[in-house]
Amino acid sequence: MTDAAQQTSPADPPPAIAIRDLTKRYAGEKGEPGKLALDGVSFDVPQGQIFGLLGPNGAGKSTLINILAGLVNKTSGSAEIWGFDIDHNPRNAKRMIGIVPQEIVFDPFFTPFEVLENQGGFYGIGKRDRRSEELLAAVHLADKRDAYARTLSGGMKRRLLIAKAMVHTPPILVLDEPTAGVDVELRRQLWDLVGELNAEGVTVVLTTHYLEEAEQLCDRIAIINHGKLIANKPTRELVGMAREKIVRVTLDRDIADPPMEEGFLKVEATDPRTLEVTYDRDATSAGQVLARIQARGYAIEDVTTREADLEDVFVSLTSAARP
Ligand SMILES: Nc1ncnc2c1ncn2[C@@H]1O[C@H](COP(=O)(O)OP(=O)(O)OP(=O)(O)O)[C@@H](O)[C@H]1O
Repeated sequence: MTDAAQQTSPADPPPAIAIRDLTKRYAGEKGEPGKLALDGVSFDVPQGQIFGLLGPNGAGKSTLINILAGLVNKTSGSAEIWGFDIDHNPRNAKRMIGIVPQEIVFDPFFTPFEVLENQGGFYGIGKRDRRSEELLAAVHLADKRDAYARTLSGGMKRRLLIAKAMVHTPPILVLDEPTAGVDVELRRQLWDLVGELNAEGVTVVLTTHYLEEAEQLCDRIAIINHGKLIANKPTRELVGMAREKIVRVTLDRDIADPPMEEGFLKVEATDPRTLEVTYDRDATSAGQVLARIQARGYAIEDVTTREADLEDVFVSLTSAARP
């Protein structure tokens, strides 16, 4: 697609992550062709942003994250993390990224402090240079420093995973489905934490199924579907792509025949007296829609309108791209 690698000007800092033509085919069973999980995906993650990678189940999001993490070998293409190529400079590439996995995995007998100290050791960070206390405070777990990890609530465990991913002070934090199966209150807490880290300069990439989450948190959103990139735009622009608006009108009497008028994209009678008119907001307005219905002799008793949101964009993009 044309806007896969967005326009950059010479003044822009280099991207935090640059992905080019990334392809992954998982080996199939004997005689099977295998699964093409990523199909020539290219995009940049700009520095300092919260970048959302959105897509339905099985779209290829985890595959992409796992390639960046060095856990899955790509079939072809390239990826640079903070300027380090994952093939030519894998050690440095890995140090530039902290990954929060989808699954919560801890040794239940370690305390949060020990979890972070062990991770520091894993990265070869000397005891005096470790940031365990600071990180516990940053994820609001200072008072749980010495609790057993198994006694932490689900939300605390997720926050501890974020701290663990930040032990080596990477400039990029990647969260794979950070709020899957998390209640609303906890989701808000995690969003706040992600926002705080970003405000301190960390570039954040998150994968999510939740459109609301992407819309609220992300500066930019890329959508993948069936292994292909189908959109990559600033969130506001992406939402603006949903040009359809819906007006629902309740009329004074039963509708004989739903009227199709100029500027209407779709007309549906949801019950004998209620019409839902979908229109292109660039071509007409709610007022004009109502005027056209009134011109047919109906009186309007009630009106509601609905703006298209990211959900609508997502549905229209993914259905258009279906093979
Ligand atoms: N190890 C594997 N071997 C074979 N096929 C795989 C393997 N891992 C993933 N796949 C397939 O590749 C496709 C992409 O999977 P992936 O896990 O990347 O999707 P996803 O977008 O992360 O989905 P989810 O949101 O469910 O995690 C799916 O069809 C999946 O079944």
